[in-house]
Amino acid sequence: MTHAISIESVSKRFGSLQALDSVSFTVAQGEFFALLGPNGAGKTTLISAMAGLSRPDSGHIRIMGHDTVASARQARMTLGVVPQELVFDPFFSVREALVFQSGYFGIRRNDAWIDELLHKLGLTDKAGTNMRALSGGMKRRVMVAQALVHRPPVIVLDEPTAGVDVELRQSLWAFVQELNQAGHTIVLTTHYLEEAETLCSRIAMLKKGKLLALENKDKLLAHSATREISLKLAAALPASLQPLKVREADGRHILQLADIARLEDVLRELRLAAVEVRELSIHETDLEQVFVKMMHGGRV
Ligand SMILES: Nc1ncnc2c1ncn2[C@@H]1O[C@H](COP(=O)(O)OP(=O)(O)OP(=O)(O)O)[C@@H](O)[C@H]1O
Repeated sequence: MTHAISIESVSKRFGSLQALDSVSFTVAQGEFFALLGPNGAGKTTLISAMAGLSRPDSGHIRIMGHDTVASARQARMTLGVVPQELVFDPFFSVREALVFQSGYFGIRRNDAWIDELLHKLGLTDKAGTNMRALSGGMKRRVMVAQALVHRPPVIVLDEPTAGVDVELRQSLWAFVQELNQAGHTIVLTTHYLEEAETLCSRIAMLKKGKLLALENKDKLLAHSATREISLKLAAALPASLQPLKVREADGRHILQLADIARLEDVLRELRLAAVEVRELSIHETDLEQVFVKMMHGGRV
């Protein structure tokens, strides 16, 4: 099957800055994919190239098999991008903005779909309101509606929840999940790692223009293969357990276990040393920890 997105050795320079350095990966149709990376990693540069707004210096990008340079129009028709910045014409009402955007894609009668989008995004009673009179969160919803006017099979959201309140974040994600279930491919960049962790099945990490990791989410978590336990003890930590200790916090010893099965060994050592356990808790490694470790150059 054709990939929803295929990125092949894409590089892009701005002067002496290598914003993208031979990035390659593919996204399958129907996937919910996350693109993560710190500020300046190259995420927006890559999205602009996918949308045909800028040309890679080398390499190819295909959206549903259409090359973003050689078949720019077809590629653009199959892609909906929700930009990071709020871009709008202040003199248009919400509905006018959506009708105008439909026209840009050559779609004339789009009222039924526009009504549905307004409804799904909670914008029905704002349809006649001028864009400049909307709150930031409402403008953000219009950006999402604008990206969807041409019913693109592939949808890219560039940090759509930045500066958005919790309620809108949740309703936005419910809507995006619905689109994904209906068969749309979703690519999302976010700084909220828990969002990537709950929503996406695969995660790509960019750093300084390079693809640092591309993993199935569960594998990425398993990769880290560490479980931390926090122990509050009635006496000192036995010497035999010192090598497992990574730090101390609030009078608790934090031990790192390669495998949760090692917990039995830890408890046995404590029994042998006659050290009473006052409190014990287990922490699974989350994506954020894995991510931060990777970003600091550590092995995962
Ligand atoms: N038009 C441009 N001219 C010069 N430098 C640019 C241009 N666009 C981006 N850059 C630089 O390229 C690098 C990658 O930027 P990009 O916006 O793609 O990062 P990002 O991962 O999207 O970051 P953020 O999370 O902050 O949005 C940055 O160092 C940025 O300053």
